[in-house]
Amino acid sequence: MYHSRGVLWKSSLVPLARRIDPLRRHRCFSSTAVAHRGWDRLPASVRVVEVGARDGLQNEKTVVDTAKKIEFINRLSGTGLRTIEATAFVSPKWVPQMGDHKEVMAGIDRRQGVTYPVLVPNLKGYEAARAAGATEVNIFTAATESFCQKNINCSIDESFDRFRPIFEHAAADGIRVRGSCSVVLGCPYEGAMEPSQVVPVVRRLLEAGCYEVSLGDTLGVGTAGHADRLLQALSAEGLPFERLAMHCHDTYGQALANILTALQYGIAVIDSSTAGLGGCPYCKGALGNVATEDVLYMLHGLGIHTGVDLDGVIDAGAFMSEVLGRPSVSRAAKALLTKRGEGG
Ligand SMILES: CC(C)(COP(=O)([O-])OP(=O)([O-])OC[C@H]1O[C@@H](n2cnc3c(N)ncnc32)[C@H](O)[C@@H]1OP(=O)([O-])[O-])[C@@H](O)C(=O)NCCC(=O)NCCSC(=O)C[C@@](C)(O)CC(=O)[O-]
Repeated sequence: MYHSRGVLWKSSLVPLARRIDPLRRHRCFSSTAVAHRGWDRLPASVRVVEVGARDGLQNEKTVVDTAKKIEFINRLSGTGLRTIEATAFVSPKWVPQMGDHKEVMAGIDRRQGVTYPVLVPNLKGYEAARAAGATEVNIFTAATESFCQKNINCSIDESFDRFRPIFEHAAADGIRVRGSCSVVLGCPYEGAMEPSQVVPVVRRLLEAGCYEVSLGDTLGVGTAGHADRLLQALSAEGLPFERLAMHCHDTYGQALANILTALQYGIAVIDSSTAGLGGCPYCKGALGNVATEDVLYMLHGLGIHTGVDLDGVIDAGAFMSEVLGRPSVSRAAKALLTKRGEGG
């Protein structure tokens, strides 16, 4: 059972929550206390999960030199970031860009206090990740059957069948398992998402044993009102917000607004990608993740502690932008580089 650390909602809003999410009637979570949203719920500190080296690069057409990926990760680990997703142990036939996962894991300097999670879709990926020295893995599924099929070639139920042995092995190996649920606000194949489609998958990931679940607006189509509706529904289910993270792509320029909405529910873990790198190979038209630089600029402006040096992240982003031969899409990086007299 999970216990919401939220405050009681205004009673007038509760019937609305029931209308939004009929599953509430059948929920197995005990809490009747649901979180309200507001400035008073902003977390004092946020852990930024850097996904640039994985989510950011996986969609690049030209395979990025392994040494450059390693240098990128090493530069990022010097900025105070505590979680840096390093690579994915997925099929190289499906995502060739991640085919050097073993070499990346072998080449990076493992800095004390920094975790380097890797994506794994099945036991084969888990075993390869463990052999490469991963201490945390990220399993991933989706809120829609269509996206799940396109992304990992199986149904949502089958994805959980694949995860079961991962949890068993991870428990024995002392490896932490994080979960990601894609297309929580919109799916390229099924359109806008109702919270009632998303809540059960998130709940299942938590119940299966993920220490944290990341809510992915994979397509980057969500707006703040939609994000709010999803968060209300998760809250009405009593899901533990201290175990949720927000993962927004910025296709429609809505990512920061959606993240701010999540922060107002007390969510204190935000995924982002330096220089706004990225896009999902199975999500046509989706642009990169929200830029880490932009997230840091907003968080620091709100007085939220991250422990991350924004200038250092800007430098790492400039390095990878040069490798890729195109400028960063981070507005904050561009502005601050211009201020430094380095263009942008
Ligand atoms: C899941 C599979 C493997 C199923 O793919 P499949 O073809 O159904 O799997 P299979 O079990 O039939 O195996 C086919 C071949 O793949 C191999 N194989 C099987 N598993 C692995 C593995 N782990 N590592 C390496 N090789 C593997 C296996 O050995 C075999 O090799 P063959 O006999 O043909 O030579 C495939 O669909 C896949 O790799 N998909 C990758 C999907 C992906 O990486 N998508 C992008 C990341 S998700 C994302 O970006 C969203 C997220 C997380 O950021 C959040 C958000 O924004 O929403």
